[in-house]
Amino acid sequence: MATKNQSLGEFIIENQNDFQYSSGELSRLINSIRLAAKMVNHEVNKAGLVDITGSAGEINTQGEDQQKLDVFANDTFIRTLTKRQIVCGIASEENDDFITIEGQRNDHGNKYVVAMDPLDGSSNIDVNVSVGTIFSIYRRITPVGTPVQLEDFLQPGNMQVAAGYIIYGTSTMLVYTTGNGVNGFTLNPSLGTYYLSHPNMTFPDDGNIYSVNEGNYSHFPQGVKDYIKYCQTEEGDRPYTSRYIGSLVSDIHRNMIKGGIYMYPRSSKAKEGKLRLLYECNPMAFIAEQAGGSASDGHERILDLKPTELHQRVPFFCGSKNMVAKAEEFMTKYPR
Ligand SMILES: O=P(O)(O)OC[C@H]1O[C@](O)(COP(=O)(O)O)[C@@H](O)[C@@H]1O
Ligand SMILES: [Mg+2]
Ligand SMILES: [Mg+2]
Repeated sequence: MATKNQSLGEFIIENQNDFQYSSGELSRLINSIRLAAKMVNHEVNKAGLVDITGSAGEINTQGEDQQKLDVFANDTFIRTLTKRQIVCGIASEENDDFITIEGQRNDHGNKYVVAMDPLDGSSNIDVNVSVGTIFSIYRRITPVGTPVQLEDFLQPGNMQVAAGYIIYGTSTMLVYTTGNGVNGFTLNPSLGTYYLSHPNMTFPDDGNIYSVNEGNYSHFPQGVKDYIKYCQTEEGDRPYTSRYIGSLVSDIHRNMIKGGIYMYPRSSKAKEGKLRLLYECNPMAFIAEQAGGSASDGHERILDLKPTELHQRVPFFCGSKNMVAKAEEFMTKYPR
């Protein structure tokens, strides 16, 4: 039973049966994420000071200008995950190819692969708006003791054993699921400890917030245009309120607490949308569903999609289940 204000460490021990594999493995995984998040939080809080602001001068595989904090967060999470001797491979937004955990005996027993977005909402780093980190964890499917393979990462989202995000906002929170509900822990910066502040987080079935970059409106499919018009129409509990931070983690976190829908549809500019299936959509979809919400690409359940590439993009509709169903209703009126 989740008790408010218990520490993350106590919670993991008390709820060890929630994890389908050994609790020791889960705590080592979560502990490495917890540690890296504290180090990134420390740097995020300095954003605005010269040494941590701006471009790192590199372009990542997605053609994005890597920010210094993207690189710092990427290096920090890779280092802590590697040290714990539990992960055999890492896929990151900031690395072209997946990373095979080297240097340990080839027959190491590491059984997990992690896909991650080390710094989500990069465009908001220098303007003091909340950003995040997103992680998705799978059990490898290739034999333990052999080098990790691409297929270990291209598992459908419904095979995730754990997923979550860290939000670096007015406070720093770690929110995660192992398939038994969603719990949120707030970092007490002076003690350096996370405490259970949001037990059993749930998405209200309905809400009155819609989150989409309306600047792309003219490029959206007709179904999306119709749904946005529906949200803006004066009728019943509408019009809804438009809220868009431009950090996926922050927009979904707010909508999970207040009720709402986040959309990053495909458009004539971005044929498959912008968000990446492995380390943005799958983990946020797992969280959303575990909190009673839902997530689709406008037609199909995100968690049932079979990934084909590490950095593939998919259209994303996520949030209060009745709002996602309504958006899908408009989408399915038109051919895909
Ligand atoms: O500026 P746009 O096109 O609305 O995109 C905003 C979206 O892109 C992202 O910043 C993509 O994530 P990264 O910052 O990790 O690349 C999301 O967090 C956000 O929801
Ligand atoms: Mg992102
Ligand atoms: Mg990112």
